[in-house]
Amino acid sequence: MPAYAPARDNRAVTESDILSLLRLPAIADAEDSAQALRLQQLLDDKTKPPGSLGRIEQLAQQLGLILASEAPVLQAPQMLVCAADHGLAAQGVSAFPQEVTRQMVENFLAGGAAVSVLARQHGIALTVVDCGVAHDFGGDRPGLRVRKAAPGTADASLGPAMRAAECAQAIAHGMDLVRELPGNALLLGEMGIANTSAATLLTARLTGHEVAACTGSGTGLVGPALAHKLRVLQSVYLRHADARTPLAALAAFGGLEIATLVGVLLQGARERRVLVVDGFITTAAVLVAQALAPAVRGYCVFSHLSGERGHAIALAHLGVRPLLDLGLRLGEGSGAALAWPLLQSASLLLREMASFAGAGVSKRGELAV
Ligand SMILES: Cc1cc2ncn([C@H]3O[C@H](COP(=O)(O)O)[C@@H](O)[C@H]3O)c2cc1C
Ligand SMILES: O=C(O)c1cccnc1
Repeated sequence: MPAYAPARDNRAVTESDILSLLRLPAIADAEDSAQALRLQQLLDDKTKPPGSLGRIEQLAQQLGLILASEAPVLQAPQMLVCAADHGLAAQGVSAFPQEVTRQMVENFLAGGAAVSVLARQHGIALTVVDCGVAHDFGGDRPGLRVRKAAPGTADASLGPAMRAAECAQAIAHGMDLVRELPGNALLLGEMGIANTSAATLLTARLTGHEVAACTGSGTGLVGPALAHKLRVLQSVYLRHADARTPLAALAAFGGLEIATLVGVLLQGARERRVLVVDGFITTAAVLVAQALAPAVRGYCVFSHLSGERGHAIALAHLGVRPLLDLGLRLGEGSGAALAWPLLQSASLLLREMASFAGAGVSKRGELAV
């Protein structure tokens, strides 16, 4: 198998090229104001001063809205680690070689990666998806789904990273994967050497911020190597100046794992699943999905603020605040897994905490003075 997908024509891919090959799902708004008020009243009626559980109360309310329940139960959580290679890796934009993508897929499956350990700890089922790794895994295995639209993207410094058909196929794969999975919560992770570059370019294009403000060290580039990454990204950004719509930008910059995550987000929201977003790269997928279908954002729980530079910009653009700030900059879904117990606590508190009346506890202001 070639290291990268073969050279392709240089014609810019347009949003309508991709949309003509796809049917995007219709997504209902998670934010129903009457239900939000009802959930707020239920939380205020619990045996605690109003608002004293802080952001866990907002999280509980969001889970109630997504799952359309006053007693939400999180069921069969699924971690999806979407993996793919990037042709742009050939331009020296990562501290690690491309074969690490394939090697880490084996590590996920063997149970030795950070996300493997954390998923195991929390009883989260882990599925690795080969969305476009430049390696033939020989078909599905326990824990591995091969859903390859291409064996890696093309080098975005030379032309579009994906053809329209590849981009549409990767999104469709993401939608199909969700249909096959049980449960009502999806945790999103990724693996792909050089994918902070694709995420940086998407973040810059979709938020309107400078490439320099969105570029970080990824797997650990510093000094001249980081300056080189920035120069490469600025030139790729200019080369695809006409790729302005979300799907055109996705096809121009890549990658296949981000496109698959876009499909996962769209279908997950369609099915009213809780979508736990990890770090910078998965948030770049949210930027694309949300630009296509604004209701997606209401289904997303942002697990943590990544140490990667552009993440704060992407989150601010979405108008959201992540749960944790631990200085993580790993990806894989590690931050989503770490935040999972907070979601479990929020749903349990909403379900199981007593009300003032139920527990015979006096409400504030009920005592005569
Ligand atoms: C051993 C190893 C494990 C990883 N797990 C996640 N990533 C993370 O780093 C990569 C992105 O950084 P960049 O754009 O600099 O290549 C992605 O694969 C991401 O998931 C890893 C990277 C490495 C090296
Ligand atoms: O936040 C992330 O997702 C991230 C940051 C650095 C490297 N890989 C992933």
